Formats: sequence, structure tokens, C-alpha cells
Amino acid sequence: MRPAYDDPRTTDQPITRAPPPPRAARGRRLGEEPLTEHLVDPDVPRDLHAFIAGLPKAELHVHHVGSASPRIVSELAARHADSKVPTDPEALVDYFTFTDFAHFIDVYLSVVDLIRTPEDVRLLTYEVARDMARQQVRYAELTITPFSSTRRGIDEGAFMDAIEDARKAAEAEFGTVLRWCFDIPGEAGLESAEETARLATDDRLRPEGLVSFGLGGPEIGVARPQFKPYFDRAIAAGLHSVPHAGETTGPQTVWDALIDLRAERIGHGTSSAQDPKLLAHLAERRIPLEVCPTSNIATRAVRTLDEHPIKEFVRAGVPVTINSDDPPMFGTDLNNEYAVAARLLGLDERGLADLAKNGVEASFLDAPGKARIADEIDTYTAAWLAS
Ligand SMILES: Nc1ncnc2c1ncn2[C@@H]1O[C@H](CCC(=O)c2cccc(C(=O)O)c2)[C@@H](O)[C@H]1O
Ligand SMILES: [Zn+2]
Repeated sequence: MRPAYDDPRTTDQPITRAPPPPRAARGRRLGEEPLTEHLVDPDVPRDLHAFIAGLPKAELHVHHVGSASPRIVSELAARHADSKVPTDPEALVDYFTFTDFAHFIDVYLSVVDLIRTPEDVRLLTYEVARDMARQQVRYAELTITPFSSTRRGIDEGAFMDAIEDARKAAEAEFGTVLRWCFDIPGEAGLESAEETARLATDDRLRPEGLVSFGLGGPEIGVARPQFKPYFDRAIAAGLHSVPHAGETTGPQTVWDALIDLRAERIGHGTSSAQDPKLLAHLAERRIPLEVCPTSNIATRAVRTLDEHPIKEFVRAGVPVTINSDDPPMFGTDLNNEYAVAARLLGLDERGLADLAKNGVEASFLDAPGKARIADEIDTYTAAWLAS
């Protein structure tokens, strides 16, 4: 069942810091036995959805264009009559139903084609931040693919100004801190790698909010090692390495990302569960996985949620963060991803708070910023449990 979407026109509530709502008499009962030390007391079920809705969060794996809400996409589609993207938000739900990963990429690129002016970029970025703030996201590292926009004719300087304007407005108006990850669309080859590395390392161009460098797109037929020179340049320029790996290919892709691209975090890393040595390595080196449960189902990378390897990651001691990847395209949002994690891992409020703090700890935010959000999570959780 797809969650109903808030249409900002009808629910354009001011962004507020959610106080802990009263504990519901009987909340949702959660699934299987908890894997964490925090047992969910079946006799005192709490409405974890309400807890999650107010829980301060950090999101580390979420795509710029992939986060365009149905309203934004339909508005942009209406501006461009030549687009095959539906203008009706309802028709968009069917349009965002994918037969496989390649189909997802085709649909994704049809939405990329709608972003044609710096104003489109600014509007999209600001609205994505508004949607995040509604979910109490205090900090997010938004993955942007500048190559896809500059090659479609958007001026590179105007592109950077547009995202930076939106970032500063979002922080001032919503209190949500945004940082950027620039990623290479791997299937576009070394030309796109060169362009992305140039935009990420040229001091005249690189935006103030840029913190990391990634690699997205299909993995099949797009081996990671070829991108080593570009990641070396990005790391030398002070950026953190966070490539996708192990989403639609096996554990070797994750090893390649770790060894050749010096990954500090892994996007998805789903197939790591097939290699016990890899799981042990990720746990021992505290290398976080950016887990996006519903994404893996929507792109058919994983067959069902119950088969998702997130439980294996937790059992192996691998740091797990929860993310939404391309929320409107996958009929989800970050809060729903936390609810999925709660069900799959049998978490209670403390377990969910730990998950949220994993996201903060794995982020590239400075130490004072991390401490501030972690304290907020603890204060919120304590107030909720005391209410
Ligand atoms: N779950 C995901 N897993 C992987 N990637 C994901 C995911 N979600 C979103 N993306 C994004 O999809 C794009 C793919 C773009 C791409 O493949 C491509 C190929 C050829 C030409 C061009 C072009 O622009 O001309 C682009 C990437 O930018 C990436 O950031
Ligand atoms: Zn992704």
C-alpha cells in the first residue's frame, strides 16, 4: 500500500519542531523478535509512527532529482509539453512503477530532462528541503549529478548558484542543514567522470556545501576500478568517497569500491551479506552502509522486504544508516523507511533513536553539529518515553 502523499498545496503547514506527541493507547504492533537489546514490550505497544514522525534525523543517501515530489514533477512536466512524464500526480504513481533497475534509470532520466533552467534547479532543491524539514530531517547529504544537468545545457556557474541559494534559504527558513555529494553517472563513462571531478575540484566552481564524491547509475557493466583516478582527485581535494556499490551486483563491487575508490561509506552495499569476510571487514573498520530498504524492492534489487539483508548487517555489527534514496519515485519517504526498519529489526523507540544517531555519526557534519543533533535525539526520546 503506497503511503498517501501530502500535497503541499493542502498541507502547507509551517515547519515546526515536533514536540513529543502523547503516547497512543494502542499503537501498531510490530513484527518479529527484536535483534537489539531494547525489547518491544508487546503489552505496551507505542505508536512508533508518531515517534518516528517527530524524531530528529540525518539522511545520507538521497538523490536530488529523485526527491522531486509528485507536485514538482507534474508542475515541471506541464511546462514541457514534449515530455513523456505524466502531468497528473495520480498517473505519476503508475509511471513510477518499475519492471527492473534499467527501467528505473530510464524513468529517472525522463525526470532529469524536466530540469532545464537554474530556476527549476533552485525550486526543486528548496522544495526537497521543505519535504525533509517536515520529516524532522536536521541534516542531509543530497546526491546531485551535475554532469546530467550541464550536459543538458544548464550553465555550470548558474547551476552551482541555484543549489547554494536553495541550501542557504533552507537552512535559514527550515533549519535543515544541506550538504552536497556530487556523483558520477557511471554508465555515462569516463567523460562524465572527468566533468564531475572538474566541477567538484575547481575552486572557482565547487560549491561551499560540497562534502563528498559518489558514483551512481547502473553497476552492471560499469566496473568501479576505472573511476579510481577521479576519486583520487576528489579525495585529494578534501572530499569524502561514497560510491554506490553492491546494489545490483555482487560483493566484489563493494570490495572494489573500498579498495580502489577508498569508500568511507557504501551506497546500499546490499550484496555484502553474501560475503562473510566483507561483512566482518565493514564491521571491523566501522564502514557504514547507506541502506535504502524500499528502493531495493522498487528497483527489484531485492525481492521482498522480509528477504532484505538489513538483519544480517545488524547481526554482523556493520554500522547501518536508514535512507530513502528517491522517495517519491519509490512511493515512500524517510519516516516510512524508519518504520520499515523498525518492523524488520523489531526496534522500539530506543532502537530507532540509535538508528537515527547512526546516521548522524556516519555523516560528514562537523563535530559540534553532530553533537547538537545527537543531543536533540536523546532529549526527544527521553521526553517521549517519559510522557
Ligand atoms: N538507487 C540508485 N542507484 C543508482 N543510481 C541512482 C539511484 N537513484 C538515483 N540514482 C541516480 O541515477 C542517475 C543515473 C544516471 C545515469 O545512469 C545516466 C546514464 C547515461 C547518461 C546519463 C546522463 O545524464 O546523460 C545518466 C545517477 O545520477 C544517480 O545519482
Ligand atoms: Zn542511490
